[in-house]
Amino acid sequence: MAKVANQPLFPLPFLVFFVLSIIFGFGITLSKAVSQTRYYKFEVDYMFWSPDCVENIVLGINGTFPGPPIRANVNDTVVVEVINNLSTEGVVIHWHGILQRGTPWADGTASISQCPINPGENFTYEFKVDKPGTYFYHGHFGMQRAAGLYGSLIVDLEEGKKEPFQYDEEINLLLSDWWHTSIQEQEVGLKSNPMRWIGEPQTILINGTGQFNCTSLDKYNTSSEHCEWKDQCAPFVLKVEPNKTYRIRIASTTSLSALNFGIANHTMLVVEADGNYVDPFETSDIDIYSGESYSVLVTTNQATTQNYWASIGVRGRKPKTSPALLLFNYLPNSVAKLPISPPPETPKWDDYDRSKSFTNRVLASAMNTTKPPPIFTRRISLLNTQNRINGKFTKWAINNISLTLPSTPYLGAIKFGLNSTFNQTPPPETFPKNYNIKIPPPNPNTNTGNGVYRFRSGEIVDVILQNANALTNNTSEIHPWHLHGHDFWVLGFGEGKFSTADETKLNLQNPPLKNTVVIFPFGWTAIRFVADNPGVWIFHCHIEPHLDMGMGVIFAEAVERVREIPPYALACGRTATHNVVPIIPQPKPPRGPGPVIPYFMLWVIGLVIIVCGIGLFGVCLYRIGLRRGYTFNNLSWRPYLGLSDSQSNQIEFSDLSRSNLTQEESNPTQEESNPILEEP
Ligand SMILES: O=C1O[C@H]([C@@H](O)CO)C(O)=C1O
Repeated sequence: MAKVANQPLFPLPFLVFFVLSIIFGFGITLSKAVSQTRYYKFEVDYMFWSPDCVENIVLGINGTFPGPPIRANVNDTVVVEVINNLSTEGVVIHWHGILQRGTPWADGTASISQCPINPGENFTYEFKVDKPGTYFYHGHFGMQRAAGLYGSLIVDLEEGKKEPFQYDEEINLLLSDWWHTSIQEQEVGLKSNPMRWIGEPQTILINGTGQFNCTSLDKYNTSSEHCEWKDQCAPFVLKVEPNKTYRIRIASTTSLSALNFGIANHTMLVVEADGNYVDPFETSDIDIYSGESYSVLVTTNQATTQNYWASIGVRGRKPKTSPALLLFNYLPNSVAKLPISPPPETPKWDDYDRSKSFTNRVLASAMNTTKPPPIFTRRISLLNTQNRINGKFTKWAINNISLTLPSTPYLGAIKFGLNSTFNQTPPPETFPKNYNIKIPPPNPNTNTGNGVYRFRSGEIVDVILQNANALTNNTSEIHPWHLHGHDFWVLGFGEGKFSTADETKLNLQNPPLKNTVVIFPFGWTAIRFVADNPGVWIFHCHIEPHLDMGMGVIFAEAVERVREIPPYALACGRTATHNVVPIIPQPKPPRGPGPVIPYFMLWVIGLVIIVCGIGLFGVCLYRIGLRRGYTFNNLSWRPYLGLSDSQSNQIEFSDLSRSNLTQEESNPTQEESNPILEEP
C-alpha cells in the first residue's frame, strides 16, 4: 500500500507544466503589458508664424511649429490620425527611419505608398516602432517638408532596458533650413524655363526657431536694434548643469543644407547614427546631411563659471546663410553672461577631405551583430546627372531617367496588377561604361519616366551611387540619399568612377547601418541591403528640390507578399475604381494611451483559463481511465478530486496496465469497491 503522506502534493509532470505555463504566460503578459499604443491626432494647416522673426506662413500641426514630438518605446504601436485642414493641397506624412515592416502602406509617401489625403479628409497611420533611435517625421508630397511640415520622433528602448552608454540627461535638436519664399513660389521656379533655383536658405532653424539677419552676439542681446525677437523665434538656449553627461540627439530635416554642429571647448562622443549604434568616436564637431540623425554624448566638464557657444553652419555649398548660434548655458549662470570664448567656426564649406574623414569614422558598433551578407546577388549602378528636358527645363536624372511620380500609387497598382498606371519597362540597371563623370553631360537632354526596379524577396542588393559633373563645368554637388523601408550597410566611398579595383576596398567587416548616406562630389558610394521588406520604397536624394526635379528611383519589393492595404490609401487614380470596398473615410476611434492594465488582466485571465482547461482535461482523462478499469499510481492529489483517503489507498498499483492487475484487484468486492468505479 502506498503511503499517501509520502506522495508529492502534485505529480511531477503536472508541476513542471504548471510552472512552465506560469513563466511563459507571464512573460508574454509582461511583454504585451509594457508595449503600448501611442495615439496622436495631427491636424495639418498653414498658419502665420515667425520662425526666424520674419512673419511667414508655415505648415503647422495642431497649431504648432514644428509638429508635436512623438515618443514611444520599442515594440509600441504608433497611431497617428492625420486630418488635412489645408484648403487646396493634399498631404501625407512620412516616418523617416521607421522600417514599416508589414505596414508598407503607412510609409506616408504620396503616389508610392498611398494617395495624398484630400483637403478636409483624414487618414490613420498605424505602425510598429521596432528599433530604438533618433528619428523624425515630415511631409512627403511636393515640397511640404520645406514649408515646415516636420517634427521629431524618438524611440526609446523597452522599459527597463539600458543603452550601451551612460548619460544623465537628454537634449533633442531638430535642425532645418528656412526660406522666405513660399514653397509654391519655389516649385514654380523649379519648373520654369529657365529654372529659377531656390538659392540658399535665409535662416538655419533649431527646433523651429532662428533669427534672420541677426548675427552672433547680437541675438542674445535683447536691447539690440536689429535683433528684436519674439516668442516664436526666441534664441535657443541649451541649459546644462556642470559635470553631467548629456545625450544630444540631432536630426536634420533640412530642405537643402548640409550642416556642421560644434560646441566651443567641448568634445563630443558619437554613439548613434540613423537609429543604429556606432563604434563610439570623439570629435570636435559633426557634419550632418539632410535625412541623417546622430546622438552625441557631451560632458559639461569646462569652467563652470562660463557659458559657451554652440554653432550650426552650412557646409557643402557656398554658404550665404549665417550660422545659427545657440548658448550652451552652464546653470546657474545667467543667459545674459555671454561666453568669453568665441563660437566654434564652421569648417570651410568645400573642405571635402575633412567631410570625408568624418564620414569614414562612422562605423558599426562592435555590439552590432547584423553583418552584411558577404556577396550580393544583384548590383545596380545609379549615375546621377543634371539634365534638361526638351533643351529647356532643368532636371536631375538617374541613369538618364528623371523620376515623375504617377497618379496611381505604386503599392496598390503593383498589388492589383494595374499595369497601365506606370511604365512597365524597368529603368536601366547601369550606365554606359565610357560615361565621363568629369564633364557636363555631352547630351544634356533626358527623359522623364516612372518605371520601377523589382526585387524578389531575399535578393541581396548592392547599389553603387555614382556622382558626376552637373550642367556647369567643374561642378558636382553633395547628395544625401535616403532609402525607405530599410537600413542599409554603407560599404564605402570613393573618388571618381567606381571600378572593379574598388571592390576590394569595400568594408564588409564593420560597415555602419544607415538609412541616409551622402555621395561626395565626383565620387561614388556603395551600399548593400537585403530585399526582405515587402512593399514599394522610394530611394532618393533627400534635398527637397532635387527630388522635385526627379532625383529618385522606385524599388518594388516582393509586393505579392503585401497583405491588406487600407482602402483609403487607394482612394485615387486607378486603384480607386479597381477597389471594390466603398471608400468612405472612416477615422478609427481614438484609442487613447496603451491599455496596460486591461492587457495584463486579459493575459492573466487567459492563463487561468488555459491552466484550468488543461486541469479539467486531465481530470476527465483520469475518470475515463478509471471507468475503463485503468489504475494510476502515486495519486496523492486524489483527495482534491473528491476521493476519500480510503478510496485513495485502495488505488495503489505499481503499473498502469490493466493486464497486470491480480484477479482480486480487478474484481473488487462490493464493500471495497470504489463508488466512482461503479457503472451507473
Ligand atoms: O539643382 C540645382 O540647381 C542649381 C544649379 O545647379 C543651377 O542653378 C543648384 O545649385 C542645384 O543644386
